[in-house]
Parts: sequence; structure tokens; C-alpha cells
Amino acid sequence: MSTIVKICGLTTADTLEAAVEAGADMVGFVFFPASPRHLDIDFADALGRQVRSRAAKVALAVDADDDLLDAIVEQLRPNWLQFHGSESPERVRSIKRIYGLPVMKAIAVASPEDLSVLPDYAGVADRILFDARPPKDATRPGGLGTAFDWKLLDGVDLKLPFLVSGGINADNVAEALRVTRAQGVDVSSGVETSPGEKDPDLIRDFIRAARAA
Ligand SMILES: O=C(O)c1ccccc1N[C@@H]1O[C@H](COP(=O)(O)O)[C@@H](O)[C@H]1O
Repeated sequence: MSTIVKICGLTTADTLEAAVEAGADMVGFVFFPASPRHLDIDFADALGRQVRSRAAKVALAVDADDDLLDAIVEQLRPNWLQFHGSESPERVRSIKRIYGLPVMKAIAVASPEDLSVLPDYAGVADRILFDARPPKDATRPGGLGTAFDWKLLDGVDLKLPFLVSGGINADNVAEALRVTRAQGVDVSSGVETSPGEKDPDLIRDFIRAARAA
């Protein structure tokens, strides 16, 4: 199976086109006001139409309430929901039932104890995303450009595909995949020139490096 490549936090038509044309499997749109990649729902609608089934559209939310999820699903019509907050397994199960969409649940990793929740989520999520645990004073729970110790995933035995993220870029993506044996990678900061400013060349370089890994 080829590596699943997700480019997250797309905010412009140009960078979205670069990601899709370069062969991204998943393109992510962030709905979290504290993020420099936060998207207004109406603009997300336009970007979503631009994708035209060439990649899977992923809506990233952080402890979103039902009204926000309703609006996202209605306007963006995502193929996936990604939850990056403290959504419980019960909440994930209930949202899956309501919208009939697959869910990728992010697990924040900084120590072996962080993996103790895995059995609870593995039973309800369709994919797991291992991301670096943010510092306590962070203004957002992801998209910070910092990596975790990938060796912490040694011995993880999941029956569902998992992706890895956090501080990954074209230079270290091969190593991230080798060490974690993840089925896919997710990147945001690593294809940016500054927070929220994606660069088409960096996107293309990243996808090429991930494919070559
Ligand atoms: O990208 C954001 O701003 C963001 C905000 C809130 C939660 C998650 C967010 N991004 C996710 O973080 C990782 C990528 O991090 P990095 O910037 O490449 O280090 C990825 O899973 C994004 O989907």
C-alpha cells in the first residue's frame, strides 16, 4: 500500500491546487479560530468545490459543538472528520453515527503513558493520527512544527491504519516513516514559510519525498 499523504491547513486556491496536482491523498481544512490556518465556512465551501474528488477532503476540528459540525459538513461536504481536541470515544462514536463519516482521531504523544488511551479510540476511530503533545501554554493543540520521539511508537500494534504528524518536512519524512512504520504522514508547518503561509514548492517537495520513502 502506498503511503497516505495528507497536507493540512490549506487556506488558498493556489496551494490547494499544488497539493492536489502533486498527488496528495488527503487535504485538510482547519476550523479552529486560534489557528493561523482557520477557515471561514464560506471560503471552505469554495475550496472544497475546487478539490472535485481529486483528493479526500478532511475537516479538522477541536472539540467542536454540534452547530459547528453541522455547518462544516453541510458546506464543505468532507470525506473525513479529524478530531484534534479532547473528544471522548463516546463523542467520536456519536458523531460518526450522526454524520456517517469516517473519523481520524489525533492522539497527543510525549511519553509512553499517552498511548494508554489507544484501545479506547481504536474501537471507534477509522484512523489514528499520532501528533506531538503541545506545550501546556500552546494556543492550539497542533500545527506547531514540533516533533515527538518517534521511537515511542515502537511496539504499537493497531488493527487500523495510522498516520504520524508533528514537525515533519521533506528532509525528515523518510525517517519518520521508517521509524514509526506509519501508513501515512500529515504535514502543515513543514510546507510553510511562516505559520499559515503554505508554499507550493515546499508542498511538491514534501509529496515527492514522502512518495520516494
Ligand atoms: O494546523 C493547525 O493550526 C492545527 C490547529 C489545531 C489542531 C491541529 C492543527 N494541525 C495539525 O497538526 C499537525 C501538523 O503539525 P505540524 O505543523 O506539521 O507540526 C497535523 O496533524 C495538522 O493536521
